[in-house]
Amino acid sequence: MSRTEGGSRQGRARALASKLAGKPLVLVGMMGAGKTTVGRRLASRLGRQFIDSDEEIERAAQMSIPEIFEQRGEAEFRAGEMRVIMRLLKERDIVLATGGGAFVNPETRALVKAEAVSVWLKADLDVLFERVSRRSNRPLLKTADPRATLEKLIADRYPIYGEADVTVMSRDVPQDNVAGDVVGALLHHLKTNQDKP
Ligand SMILES: Nc1ncnc2c1ncn2[C@@H]1O[C@H](COP(=O)(O)OP(=O)(O)O)[C@@H](O)[C@H]1O
Ligand SMILES: O=C(O)C1=C[C@@H](OP(=O)(O)O)[C@@H](O)[C@H](O)C1
Ligand SMILES: [Mg+2]
Repeated sequence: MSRTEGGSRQGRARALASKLAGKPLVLVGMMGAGKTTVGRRLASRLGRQFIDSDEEIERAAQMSIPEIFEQRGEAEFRAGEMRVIMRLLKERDIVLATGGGAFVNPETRALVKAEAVSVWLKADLDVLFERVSRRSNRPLLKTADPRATLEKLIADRYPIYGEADVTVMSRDVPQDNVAGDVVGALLHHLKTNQDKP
């Protein structure tokens, strides 16, 4: 967007930070959508602290996500994930990148909806698969056919992610552009909602 269309990048970030009035900004979406990497850039634009729920869980457990899945199982990971997110949502002025399964949990979703502004970073199967194939740090994809697993997760989860306040496509463009699109989508969303009588 040009300066004349929507102000400078800094101006728009400042406007958004002010409209958010301290509310946490929460990124949801599939593995590989860019929640962690785009989230970090978004936080820096908004002058907010960036927190990744997976990193918080790893730090608390002193184990990596694959180790937690292996040694404690998915159910325990999910319970820890919910506790961590509930705690983090009490913080002000944060950008929180969640793990892909977090928003699928009804209790976590209800809390995010009540306490935060949520963004679904959405990407197509091909894009996601290419990105997640770069690293083998996602235990849910350690299956005989990871692409089919990803496809099934997409089918199950997309209707749920669609409950987020805004949806932004995470295409293979520079991550700063995706961060800029998030700022634009949120400004539009907040303007539309705050202008309602
Ligand atoms: N817009 C983008 N273009 C190209 N690669 C991207 C983009 N966004 C994220 N990636 C890459 O995709 C991979 C997964 O990103 P990550 O932020 O870990 O996703 P998530 O936290 O949603 O699982 C990383 O290698 C990251 O650099
Ligand atoms: O989709 C999921 O259920 C998961 C996504 C991962 O986070 P990212 O979405 O950041 O990859 C991580 O929490 C764990 O491997 C489970
Ligand atoms: Mg992540």
